[in-house]
Amino acid sequence: MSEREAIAKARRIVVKAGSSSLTTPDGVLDAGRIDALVDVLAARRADGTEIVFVSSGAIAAGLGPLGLTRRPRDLATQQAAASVGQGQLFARYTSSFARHAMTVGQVLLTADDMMRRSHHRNAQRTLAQLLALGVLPIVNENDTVATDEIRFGDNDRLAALVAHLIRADALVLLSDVDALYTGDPRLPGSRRLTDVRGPEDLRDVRLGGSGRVGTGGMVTKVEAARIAGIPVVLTNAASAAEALAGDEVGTLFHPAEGRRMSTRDLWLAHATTGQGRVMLDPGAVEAVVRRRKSLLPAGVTGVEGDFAAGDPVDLCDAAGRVVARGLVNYDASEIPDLMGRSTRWLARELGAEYEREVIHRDYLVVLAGEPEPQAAQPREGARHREGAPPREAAPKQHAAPRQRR
Ligand SMILES: Nc1ncnc2c1ncn2[C@@H]1O[C@H](COP(=O)(O)OP(=O)(O)O)[C@@H](O)[C@H]1O
Ligand SMILES: N[C@@H](CCC(=O)OP(=O)(O)O)C(=O)O
Repeated sequence: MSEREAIAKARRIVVKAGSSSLTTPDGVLDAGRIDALVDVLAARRADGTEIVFVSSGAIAAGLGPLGLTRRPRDLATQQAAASVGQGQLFARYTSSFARHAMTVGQVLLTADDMMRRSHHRNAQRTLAQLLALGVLPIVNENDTVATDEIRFGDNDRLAALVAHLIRADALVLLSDVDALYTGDPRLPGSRRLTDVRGPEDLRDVRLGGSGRVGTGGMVTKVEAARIAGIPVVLTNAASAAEALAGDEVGTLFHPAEGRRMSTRDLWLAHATTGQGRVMLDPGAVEAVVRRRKSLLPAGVTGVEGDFAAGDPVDLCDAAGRVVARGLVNYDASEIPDLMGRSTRWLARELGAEYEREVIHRDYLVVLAGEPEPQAAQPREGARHREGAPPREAAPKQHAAPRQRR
């Protein structure tokens, strides 16, 4: 069965639509295009396929009502716009799907929900239950509470992680452009790519930024396809029916062979940015990278940046190369006093609270030697699958990173 056929036959699909496909240039919802897309999703649902719909557009839909002419740059105004727009967006979907006697459920997720095990399971359970009840879940990032440091921003990577969460068979990304091109599609000479089978197909491709209201552009779509590990079609919203039917529209990203990473590792590796750097001695690099151990204060030789406990930070070897990323248990300002100290010494001199690791291994992903895009190999010594117990006993305390302050 070809991968196009696999999409046509998929029993569980994630469909993601970008802001530009759902809103008008005036910053209001485009009712006509929303209804047309809803008709396509309803038709596919009618044949028994379970669909989770990831919809952007909250910020874009909030612009008009707030009298804004362009997407705001500052987070607070983006959040205000999302707060206004999300209500309108969901109200519109509720009435549009009601035309097909379908019930929809709103699921707003933060990046944290993808990463913290208890949140992750909750989200998984909720989505499964909505599907079991015949409800069509409509997912967006919970923009009103997401902070700059820990935020998806675009919904492409969120859609890929949702596909993992529900074990979808296929992912369809709908944008304002009908495919991935070798360069900016508005420029002459740009050619459509019908298939992407591996990184070699992307070597000469110029992945540009987003359009007027979108976020991430092609970079996050290609990244999402890499993360998803299932067939992914990228096309425009007008071609949604053809994409779901397995027709030769848009660009098909073929999944790579090999074991998939856990959702949490994928999130850390692909959806976060290190908020600072922690330098490791060779022993700590060996422990973290090869033996998949937690990072202890004894192996830290330096710190850069102004991060807080709970932030993602990059771990670097003596040459400054980033070898891993993890959620740190200490503020940057606390680390110089702990560096090079044994946990026993720290507990004795500073108190039991300082016995905790700098980064617990459950919140740490190795980046050095990561497989090339689309050519995923099983990771050497991969720790454990999502949901399976870790090989070693969890430490006594602070298995989860301390919360941001
Ligand atoms: N190589 C490329 N192929 C296709 N589109 C590209 C490319 N580089 C940049 N783009 C731009 O990416 C935009 C889509 O990304 P984005 O605005 O984030 O969309 P969405 O809101 O659907 O997520 C298109 O409008 C297109 O102009
Ligand atoms: N969660 C945001 C998504 C932001 C965004 O622009 O995403 P996208 O259009 O998918 O690139 C919103 O609803 O506005």
